[in-house]
Amino acid sequence: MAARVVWVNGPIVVGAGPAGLSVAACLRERGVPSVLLERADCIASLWQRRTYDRLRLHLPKHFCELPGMPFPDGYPEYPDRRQFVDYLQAYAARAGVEPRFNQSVTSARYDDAAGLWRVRAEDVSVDAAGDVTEYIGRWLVVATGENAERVVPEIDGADDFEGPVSHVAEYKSGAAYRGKRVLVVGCGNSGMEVCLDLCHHNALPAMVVRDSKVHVLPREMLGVATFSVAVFLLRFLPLWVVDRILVVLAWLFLGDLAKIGITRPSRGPLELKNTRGRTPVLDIGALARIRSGDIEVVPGIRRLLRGGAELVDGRRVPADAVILATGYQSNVPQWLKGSDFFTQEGYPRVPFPDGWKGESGLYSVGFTRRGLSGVSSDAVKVAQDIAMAWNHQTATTR
Ligand SMILES: Cc1cc2nc3c(=O)[nH]c(=O)nc-3n(C[C@H](O)[C@H](O)[C@H](O)COP(=O)(O)OP(=O)(O)OC[C@H]3O[C@@H](n4cnc5c(N)ncnc54)[C@H](O)[C@@H]3O)c2cc1C
Ligand SMILES: NC(=O)C1=CN([C@@H]2O[C@H](COP(=O)(O)OP(=O)(O)OC[C@H]3O[C@@H](n4cnc5c(N)ncnc54)[C@H](OP(=O)(O)O)[C@@H]3O)[C@@H](O)[C@H]2O)C=CC1
Ligand SMILES: O=C(O)C(=O)Cc1c[nH]c2ccccc12
Repeated sequence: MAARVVWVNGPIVVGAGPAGLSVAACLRERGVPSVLLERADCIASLWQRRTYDRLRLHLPKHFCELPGMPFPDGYPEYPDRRQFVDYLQAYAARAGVEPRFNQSVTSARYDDAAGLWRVRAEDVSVDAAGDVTEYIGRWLVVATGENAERVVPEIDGADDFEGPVSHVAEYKSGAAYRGKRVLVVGCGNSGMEVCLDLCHHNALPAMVVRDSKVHVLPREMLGVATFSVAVFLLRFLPLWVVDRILVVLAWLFLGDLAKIGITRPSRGPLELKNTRGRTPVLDIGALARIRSGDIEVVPGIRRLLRGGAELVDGRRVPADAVILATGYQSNVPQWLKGSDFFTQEGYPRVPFPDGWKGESGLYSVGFTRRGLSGVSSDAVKVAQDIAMAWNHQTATTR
């Protein structure tokens, strides 16, 4: 079927999460129109569709604000998922940003001859499924995020296992697991928080920690956010020193975690976050539940069996359900063609803080491995840069 063609007077932005919304808002503030394409049928689909009921931001709110709009008065220090979504909806409405929903971008390439980006999107709504639109414009902003697709490892014996196997992106609450033995694979923030939520609902979680290592930091120390302490120290000290301090503080506040099966990597927590995107766990209570025995820590899975799993140490554990808290990945390499600006892993090749601008009108927002504050700083830079070019172009073509 021939694609419908739409000329875009301004940038084409792919993804209407916090990154896409903030760049569109910053552009609009500078008088630049844009078209925002979103595969889901709502804004911030990660936050609305792929997160659990009990989720809260885990950094203090002022690190999570989008450009130009503070959180409403009265929001708690760590807003919950609903409050964050309400904020994003108010943000989009205030800026007059109206994404085109159900538009899943399947390819984008730069047409050298025309000097333009050609972005193809498939309509994934039930009524129009399959309709293809080609958006053509001078600038392309990639805002599909670091968490676009679930990582789903293949586990031997998965077909033999009789219970449900799901990814944490489908998890809403532990209510569905009351009294059940649940194997949670992965010990990042998702794995830890899901185990804690399962405890709250009287389920029986076991957390699979394979041989990898993870940093666990307290979310707060004596009422002060650990993240705020780190940001403050970074004003005076090099990162590796701050990392050392964090590890010592974590040891003082959380004790020796090796005893409960969790070992620290040799590289520091901020270094690993910035270079590898491995977010340290900010503990909100899972450790205490591990210590009390409510959450069991088990080593890697060798294979799944009918009613449970065989672990790498040969032990067998019974399980009624498996939840994969095995993380997420970028999907940019699947659809951005003919550009080597992004690596095979779907991150800008140029490291922070310079990864926001590519060649030929290509931009990225939200791939800094620095959470929502990285999103905001990218969005402002990208909007400023495009606005300059856009104003220049409109002035010369007038
Ligand atoms: C559970 C969880 C909790 C988090 N908590 C925090 C926190 O407390 N603080 C913090 O700073 N960061 C946090 N983060 C980091 C997170 O990356 C940011 O909060 C934020 O969502 C990033 O915004 P984004 O717009 O870059 O990506 P996303 O929010 O993922 O938005 C990207 C959008 O692009 C769309 N999309 C993807 N591919 C396509 C395509 N091919 N075509 C069209 N649309 C597409 C998606 O549907 C999605 O709506 C958290 C992440 C997770 C997973
Ligand atoms: N409250 C909040 O704000 C929350 C924030 N988040 C954020 O969301 C993002 C994603 O977090 P999360 O979903 O935890 O993902 P992560 O990528 O942080 O963690 C994935 C975990 O799964 C493990 N894993 C991956 N593959 C396998 C496998 N085949 N077998 C066993 N273990 C495996 C990883 O181990 P290995 O290291 O060996 O690969 C790691 O422990 C992070 O930025 C996080 O901070 C998440 C939840 C709550
Ligand atoms: O929750 C996330 O995924 C984030 O990216 C937030 C974040 C940005 N920088 C950090 C450093 C330590 C812990 C969390 C974060």
